[in-house]
Amino acid sequence: MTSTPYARLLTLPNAEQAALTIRAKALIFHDAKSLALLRQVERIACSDANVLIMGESGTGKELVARHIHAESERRGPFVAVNCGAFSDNLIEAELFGHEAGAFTGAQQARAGWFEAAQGGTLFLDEVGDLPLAMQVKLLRVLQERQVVRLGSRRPIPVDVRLVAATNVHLEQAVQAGRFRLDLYYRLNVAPVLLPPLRERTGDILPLVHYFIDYYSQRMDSDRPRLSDEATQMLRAYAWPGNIRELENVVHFALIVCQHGRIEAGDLRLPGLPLQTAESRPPATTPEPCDGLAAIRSGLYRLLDLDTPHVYERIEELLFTAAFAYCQENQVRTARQLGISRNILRTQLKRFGLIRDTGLEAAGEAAGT
Ligand SMILES: Nc1ncnc2c1ncn2[C@@H]1O[C@H](COP(=O)(O)OP(=O)(O)OP(=O)(O)O)[C@@H](O)[C@H]1O
Repeated sequence: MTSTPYARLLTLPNAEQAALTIRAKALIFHDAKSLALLRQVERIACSDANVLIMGESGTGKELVARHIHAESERRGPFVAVNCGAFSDNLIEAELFGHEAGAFTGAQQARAGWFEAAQGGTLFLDEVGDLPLAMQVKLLRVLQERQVVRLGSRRPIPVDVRLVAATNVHLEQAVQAGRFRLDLYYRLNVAPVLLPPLRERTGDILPLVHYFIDYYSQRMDSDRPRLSDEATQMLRAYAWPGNIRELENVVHFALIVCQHGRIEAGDLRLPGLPLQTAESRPPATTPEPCDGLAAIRSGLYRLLDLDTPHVYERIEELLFTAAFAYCQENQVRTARQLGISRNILRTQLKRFGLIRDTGLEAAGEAAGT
């Protein structure tokens, strides 16, 4: 949960462009709206104010929170917690820690996330999901700057900057009585509103090219070109799932594209017919393999309904089924899936279907 401070890797000379490293990934902002936002975020980062980041899912709230931490004076860790991931019973112990015996199963004392973020930044994602009783406790911690572990009375001073994020309208939650107004004011000292991708269309192509580079490198394959038609489609699409959706679409296109070129048919966008093994013009005459083609087109139809998690699972299923169907022959599997052997090997390693050792090189030479 902790992270090291992030370094600025690349600052493009043009003030209209910025790419800042965030761990292995960069924060890409090109649209004028995004650049104005970036300047605002960097001013906020220098203060020690609590920040509330608002935006639809997948707009980059966590990346921005990390950037705020990286640009701040704080040298402690960045700790990210998703408030929606814990049951009402657990969340208090997670945030504030507990002593041994504080509740059934608490055999040892444990520090909570506030203590873990000492001297750094605590990122509370989905803060709107906090139960009302916890909201009162969080407010007290923010006012008194100390936590009391469950099962203890001893206050522990904490020096933590809070960055909270929400993809629901907290003001509406306040009006509906689901979120406390006093906490809302405490969190919302410095608001950051991340617009959806459809409102900063100047970011779309830089993000596409960035993810093509990023995943080509990770897949250890050559960077494919993007056809004009694919470019138009990516630019015109509304991206309801924002940058997370764009990232998945590009990643998938890299897996299925052929001849070093991403075509419109490689884009997994709702409403677009995907090229399947049957519809794609073959590079070489394929062996008849109806069973696999059926699996493949069926899975692709399912992919239109994906969440990132389902997408990962389906990809794993696809590669596992194809590899088994082709009796673990990499040449045949790559041909049947219509991808290069480099990409196939990357995926097989990713899903643990082959070992990540030099040994398979011998098998490859033998065409297995
Ligand atoms: N400006 C950006 N540049 C590069 N990648 C980005 C950018 N914004 C978001 N991403 C990528 O998009 C994905 C989603 O980002 P992130 O998790 O920060 O979104 P979020 O708004 O916190 O989503 P959620 O509300 O669902 O938690 C991540 O893989 C992240 O790396």
